[in-house]
Amino acid sequence: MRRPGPDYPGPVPNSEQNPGATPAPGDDTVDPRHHRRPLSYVRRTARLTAGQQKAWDTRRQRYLVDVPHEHRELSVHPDWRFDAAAEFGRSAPLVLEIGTGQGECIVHAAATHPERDHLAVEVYRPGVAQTIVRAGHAGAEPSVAGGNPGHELDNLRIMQVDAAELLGHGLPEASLDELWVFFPDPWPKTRHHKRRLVTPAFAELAARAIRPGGRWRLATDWAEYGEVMLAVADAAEGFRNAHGPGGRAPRFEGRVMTSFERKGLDAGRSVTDLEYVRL
Ligand SMILES: C[S@@+](CC[C@H](N)C(=O)[O-])C[C@H]1O[C@@H](n2cnc3c(N)ncnc32)[C@H](O)[C@@H]1O
Repeated sequence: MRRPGPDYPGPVPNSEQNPGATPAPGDDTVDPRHHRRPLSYVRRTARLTAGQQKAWDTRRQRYLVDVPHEHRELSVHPDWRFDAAAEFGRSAPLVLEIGTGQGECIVHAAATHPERDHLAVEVYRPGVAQTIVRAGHAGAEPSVAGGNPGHELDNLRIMQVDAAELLGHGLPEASLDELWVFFPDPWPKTRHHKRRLVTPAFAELAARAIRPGGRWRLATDWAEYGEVMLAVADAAEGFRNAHGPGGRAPRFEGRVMTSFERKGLDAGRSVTDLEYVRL
């Protein structure tokens, strides 16, 4: 299976950050149950680093939500629902980030906002493992506001699933206070645009999952995709652009600089931030 492509010179897929990555066998372009929904990611296997493997072996049970699958590895079984109160042992505002990559943003958010609960959703196992590594460091970092020296982050959970399925039926309706989609794969080739995460159908899933008054935040360093995101979300029923129709948001202060964003900026690209309020 082809990667997003050599015509996208900036932030690269995790597989290219980790040369051990290889595509998993089988057709990974479409969801076999929903034949017309192209997948926004490439299924691939990859070796973990020694540190990631150790975190995976010893600490994944603390963070990883055991999601039952139905028809394929990263699917969410239609009968399963995430119960945040049971999982976190309390009722608190819930923030979900899709495509957390190496976990920089969501781990920082969990460490600095102990009053909220946080869900990281990522399909790529080395990213999930690196997020577990990072969570241990953040929990042990006394200088991080809300840090819990010598402990792990109690307000973070990770799911290795396809986020579209999670939003569509794995989460209860109106259960999210915030949904973050930062630097989704741009799929720059025209023939791959159908694989982009942010589409009108995805906006419907987002509207289902976010509570009235909640926020949907997006960011991209791919200008043309930013225009598409803006058009899609401005047109989506159930959302209001927090900065007026066609408006861009200032940089969200909760969005920390990731390696993906750094590479984009270094390549001369600028970032589009968007913010929507669920009606
Ligand atoms: C370009 S990376 C950006 C990572 C991170 N947000 C950052 O800024 O560093 C996009 C990430 O989204 C993940 N991804 C793509 N489709 C996904 C899906 N349907 N569900 C969950 N994660 C997905 C990819 O595996 C990849 O790690």
